[in-house]
Amino acid sequence: MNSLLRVNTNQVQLLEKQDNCIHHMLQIQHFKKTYPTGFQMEIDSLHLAKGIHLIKGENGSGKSTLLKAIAGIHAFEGEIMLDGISLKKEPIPFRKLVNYSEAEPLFPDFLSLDELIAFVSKTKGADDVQIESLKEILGIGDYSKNAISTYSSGMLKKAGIILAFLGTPSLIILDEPYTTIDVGSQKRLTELINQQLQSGVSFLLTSHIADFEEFFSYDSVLTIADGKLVQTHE
Ligand SMILES: Nc1ncnc2c1ncn2[C@@H]1O[C@H](COP(=O)(O)OP(=O)(O)OP(=O)(O)O)[C@@H](O)[C@H]1O
Repeated sequence: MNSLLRVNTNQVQLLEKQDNCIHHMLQIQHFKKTYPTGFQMEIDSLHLAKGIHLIKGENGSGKSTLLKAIAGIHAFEGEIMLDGISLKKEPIPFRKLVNYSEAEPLFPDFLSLDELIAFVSKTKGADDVQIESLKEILGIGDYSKNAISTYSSGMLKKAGIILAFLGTPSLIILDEPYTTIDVGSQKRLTELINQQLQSGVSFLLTSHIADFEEFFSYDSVLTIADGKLVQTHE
């Protein structure tokens, strides 16, 4: 008798689970999000492997809505799983795995970036070496001691990006990371993303920069239109 046939049902389920964990970094099932304005986002099923993924779409198509749900900061219907961990069933372990930088970050005006970093570092488990290296890569210098209220739009974006790299996330979501940051910082951010990819971190990115598809060798490129996933290229 073929030994495979003697594997019992529990073992098959376990193997399937392990298989999912290995091949699917992110799993979305029956996702639905409706705003009071009437906009509705719906994705029946989406499975993404470890790696780097680009999400494209026109203004208002629903990219940020989806990213916020995956980051665990937006209520939604359906199921989102990261590395086999369910956002709804295990919200705290899930949130430890995902870091997110929004397109237009908003922080309390009266705090300095250093204070924000210290706060996020405690929850995400980042050390001083990582913090200093991120500040250098993004060219923050010692400006981080100043209150957020004094920050330019580029500095605000850099603040959001730094916070998204703190700790040891499995997935980093960067919504429009290249908009408003200077060219030198863009180059160093690209190097940082590639280096983190090599160490096994996955990325979800959006950008309206014209040639952004050339920036990375994406594992998949998804297109969203009017709240629906209309295309997936691998
Ligand atoms: N908090 C909210 N309340 C109500 N409607 C919202 C909210 N956030 C977004 N929307 C609406 O949902 C739709 C999708 O918005 P979303 O921000 O996800 O689009 P996007 O693809 O990220 O756009 P952009 O490229 O301009 O950033 C838009 O019609 C927007 O007006």
